[in-house]
Amino acid sequence: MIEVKLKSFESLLSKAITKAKTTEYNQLVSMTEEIHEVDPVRFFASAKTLSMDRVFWTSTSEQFSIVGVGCAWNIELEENRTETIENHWQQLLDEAIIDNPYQVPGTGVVGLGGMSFDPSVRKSSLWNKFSHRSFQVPNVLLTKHNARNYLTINLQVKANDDLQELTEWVEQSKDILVNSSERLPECAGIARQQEIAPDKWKQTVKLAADKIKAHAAQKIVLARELRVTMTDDVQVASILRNLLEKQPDSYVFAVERAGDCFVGASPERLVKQDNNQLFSVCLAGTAPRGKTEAEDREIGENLLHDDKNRSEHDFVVKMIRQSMEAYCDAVHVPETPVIHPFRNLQHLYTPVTAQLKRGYSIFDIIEKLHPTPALGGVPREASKDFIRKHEQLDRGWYGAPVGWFDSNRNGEFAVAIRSGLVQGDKVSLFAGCGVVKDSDPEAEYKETMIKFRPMLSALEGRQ
Ligand SMILES: C=C(O[C@@H]1C=C(C(=O)O)C=C[C@H]1O)C(=O)O
Ligand SMILES: [Mg+2]
Repeated sequence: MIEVKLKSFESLLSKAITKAKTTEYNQLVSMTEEIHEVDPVRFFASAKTLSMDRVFWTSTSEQFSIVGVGCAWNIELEENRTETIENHWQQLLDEAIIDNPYQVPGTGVVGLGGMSFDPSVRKSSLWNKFSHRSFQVPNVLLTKHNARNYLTINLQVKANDDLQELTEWVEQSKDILVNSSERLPECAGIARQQEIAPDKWKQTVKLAADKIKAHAAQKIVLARELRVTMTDDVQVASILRNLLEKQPDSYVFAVERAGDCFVGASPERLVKQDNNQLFSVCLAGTAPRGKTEAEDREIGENLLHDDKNRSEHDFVVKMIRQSMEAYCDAVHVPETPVIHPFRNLQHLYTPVTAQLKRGYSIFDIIEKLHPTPALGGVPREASKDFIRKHEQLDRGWYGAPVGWFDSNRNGEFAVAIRSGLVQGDKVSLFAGCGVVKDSDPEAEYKETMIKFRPMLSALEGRQ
């Protein structure tokens, strides 16, 4: 990595053009500056006029946001190996010209994106704009960290690029994105909702429970789809605003590909990396919220001692512990879960901390963890086979890792649940639940109904 102290972006660009001419390779140039306060959702909304793919990430509990526009570098792989992403990434960083005096997480050269739940499944038309693994280094990146705002410009420079054209583009885009005072677009209303094959889904839950009783597997997570038609095209910015308001303690994300947008508010951290320190979460086992404080507490207490939910949870804990122990030291997992209440439901929750061993990366961890038994099942292959054969759904990116990584061993991935795919005025919402031996199809059906709530209430725009 060439750390450049040159002040002006222009001289950085001219250096990159010269380098591209001599090497005959395109050159990534990245420059970061601290800027005035900018609202991430407004930034995202303003980017619509630039007609480039947008990406949004906020960890609401940490008030940390990254919003990206455009694609200076694309890491797109159809094959099933995360390790190849790491190779691309390292090569990119080795060649890049980077001027980032701040070294704040999520600034500079940052990859944002996600992947399919099961890249070995052929995509249906629903997900045809989303590659099996796709990360973008955005052209313009807003990062909010500890209440400070940073703007990064990333450009892929070619040998025949014109310096003046590049600098003009940068100035114009910056102006549109960081100085906009436009109001956020209004949210359309819900016109229709259609549950996809609910009865068939309940039969599949029964089939899974029977297989589990016959010892063909121990846990299988099954998901289904709710198709929503809106009164007008969805404005993703207003969905994001609603999710940020209504879903504290979640990861609010959006990844846009050629006009389609995968958006959600996931409560489930897959892994966060802070240099060698890793944080993960086991989240499985679900109950509704109570109407009064006393009822809420009683429901939570019952959840904590419910054998069926505890078994759903324990499969996840055991697998995450084993996976972490393979690549980490000092793996710490509490003995018992706690209740974690969210806006629409409560979950059993066990936090995990660990120290990444030398020679391993966040990509190794993702590869090892995904899918955890919170979204796949136990054993992994048997449950994935069952899902492939029987689930009436193309999961696409639902249930898979979504997140970001930077050039300084920082990154974070959530499990993309409580999410939906926006296509014009249509939104496909996804929700699933962990089937174990004593699962009751009707109760699991109700559980998925509550898991649709976060996205549904964001689409409704009201509580
Ligand atoms: C599969 C989903 O959620 C997962 C399943 C849970 C369960 O069955 O109890 C709980 C949390 C998540 O790990 C979803 O929200 O779609
Ligand atoms: Mg459950």
